[in-house]
Amino acid sequence: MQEPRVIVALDYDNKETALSFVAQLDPSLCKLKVGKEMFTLFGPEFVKTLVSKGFDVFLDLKFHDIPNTVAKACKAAAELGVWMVNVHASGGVPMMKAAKEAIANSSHPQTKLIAVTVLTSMDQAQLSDVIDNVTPQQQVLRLCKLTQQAGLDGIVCSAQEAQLLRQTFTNEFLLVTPGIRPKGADAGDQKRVMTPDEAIDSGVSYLVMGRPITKADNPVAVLTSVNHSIA
Ligand SMILES: O=C(O)c1cc(=O)[nH]c(=O)n1[C@@H]1O[C@H](COP(=O)(O)O)[C@@H](O)[C@H]1O
Repeated sequence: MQEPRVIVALDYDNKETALSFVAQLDPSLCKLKVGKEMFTLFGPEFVKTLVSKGFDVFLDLKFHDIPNTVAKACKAAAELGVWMVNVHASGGVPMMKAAKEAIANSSHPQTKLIAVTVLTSMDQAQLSDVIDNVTPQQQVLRLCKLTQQAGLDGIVCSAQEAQLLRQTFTNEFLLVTPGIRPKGADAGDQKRVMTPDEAIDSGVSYLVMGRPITKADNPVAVLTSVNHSIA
């Protein structure tokens, strides 16, 4: 059976609601992402609960700090037994290398480590406020090269950059893309968006999807239909 390509972002503020959604799933349907909101509210125990149910869990805390601090945080995250963790690529190569080494020396060295490039909520105008004379594509490419140089497993980017990146980076290098919206779905604060099937056709490894699934009247039906659309 093919590994699930959808990572559902469990951005709930209520543990029971999240767990009753998870109770309708099984690990062959999707992976799960725990982000800053749920981790801050419910902590490592919530993450361990999902891991104990057999799900691949992406702990999305986007660490961005000095190398020593990020390394220790990544080791602690890996030791929760999660499938994947992330840092910000703009933290630089020494930071990313320190994070990778800390995971390799942890009790769960198989945890994948990826780096966030340019947030999918940023468009050209927002990026220009932060850095001069660079397009989102150019900045993603630049941070992607640094990430590979540091030896990480892949990056977080938007699916809009995937086709360009796949000209240089082989399928083993993971492209994990939030900002996924089925046709007609509300983009919300996401700017660089794409539909699930277009994203997969562009060479994306995993789709991160939150609100289009979690805010739906029937989240499992939406997830199932996305799975069909990319099968
Ligand atoms: O690292 C992430 O997961 C992430 C990076 C990024 O550039 N953009 C982005 O939206 N995310 C996360 O992906 C999820 C997207 O959720 P929805 O916009 O609700 O589908 C959220 O949990 C974000 O925190």
